Amino acid sequence: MITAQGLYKRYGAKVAVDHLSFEVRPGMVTGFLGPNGAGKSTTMRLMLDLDNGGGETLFDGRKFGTIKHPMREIGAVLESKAFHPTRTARNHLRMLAAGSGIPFSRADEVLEFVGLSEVKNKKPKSYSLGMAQRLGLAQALLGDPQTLILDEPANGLDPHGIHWLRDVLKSLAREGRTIFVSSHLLSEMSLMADQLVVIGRGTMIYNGDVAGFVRRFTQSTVRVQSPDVDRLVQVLNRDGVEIVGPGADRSIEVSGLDAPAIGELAFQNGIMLHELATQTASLETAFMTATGESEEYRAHEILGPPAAEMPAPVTPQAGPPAAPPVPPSQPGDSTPGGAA
Ligand SMILES: Nc1ncnc2c1ncn2[C@@H]1O[C@H](COP(=O)(O)OP(=O)(O)OP(=O)(O)O)[C@@H](O)[C@H]1O
Repeated sequence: MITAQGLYKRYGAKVAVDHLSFEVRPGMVTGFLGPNGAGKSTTMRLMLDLDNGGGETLFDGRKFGTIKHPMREIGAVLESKAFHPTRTARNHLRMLAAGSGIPFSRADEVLEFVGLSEVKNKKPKSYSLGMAQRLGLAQALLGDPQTLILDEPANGLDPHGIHWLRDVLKSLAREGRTIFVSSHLLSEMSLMADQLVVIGRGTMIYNGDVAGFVRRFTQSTVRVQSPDVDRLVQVLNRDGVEIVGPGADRSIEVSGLDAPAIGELAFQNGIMLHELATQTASLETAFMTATGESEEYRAHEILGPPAAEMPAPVTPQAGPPAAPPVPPSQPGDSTPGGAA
């Protein structure tokens, strides 16, 4: 169990992590989400005492600095290419093993586990990003730790690698370990994570289970198909109910009533249904809604009017930029979520 209390970090005037408190429980994968610059990496560094700041993180009740052999209790990958510059992958791991009282044989075991046996005698600087990620995971697993903290471990992995990583993390969680993992791959996160910690501009937006996050930040709809759709629309039409359609296939999308309520109303009015299906929004939709206001770095609109309608080009020095930067939204815009 990881308990983070009041984590805080400021860079000059910029508050990167603003009194974050959360728990990461064993036996499950907890995803750590937030837009670019939200403070995920800084939070992870604070948790591992790699940065000075406020607050405290306890690992099964103990501070990181008091653990005698941290590698044997907490495996972490925060940088994807942080390896010894001249040693081979195998020797890099053996060196780390020696420092933590871990048998040398464990280096070969974890290299085999992450699929790098064939290249273990090469230097990691020749590795691709995906290979480096695998080596990072091997390093984190070297001491067979109870807790894993991984910053963007899927970054650079191909689809097979991502699938493999998901299976690995889920099975490590099933063994009772505590897994805290950040990722921008939301579809992957929805398949892998049980719990979420979602932050924006250093503050907590949501802490709870994945389904709860999607429920809180999206509205589910019910797709209904009926041969008597016009009468169904009349029956369902009431305050608080929104109906979209019927479309070409005579189906409607209903929000404001759940599927059982729609089914009952149809039954009471003798209306036959051909389909009644709850449409749950994706984690991505929920993330966009939850963090939209706290997004720090926004892309500019690059598609302008067709060339014929464009004003005459202006020489670079002659005037102000054609499109002023989009101002960032103000701190405090984010939806206050609180711990669930
Ligand atoms: N060494 C630093 N000096 C100054 N500002 C920093 C430093 N490191 C991070 N920051 C700032 O702190 C904020 C949080 O950064 P952080 O890297 O923790 O975000 P993140 O959520 O991990 O982002 P990303 O998803 O892009 O990796 C950002 O605004 C960033 O610019």
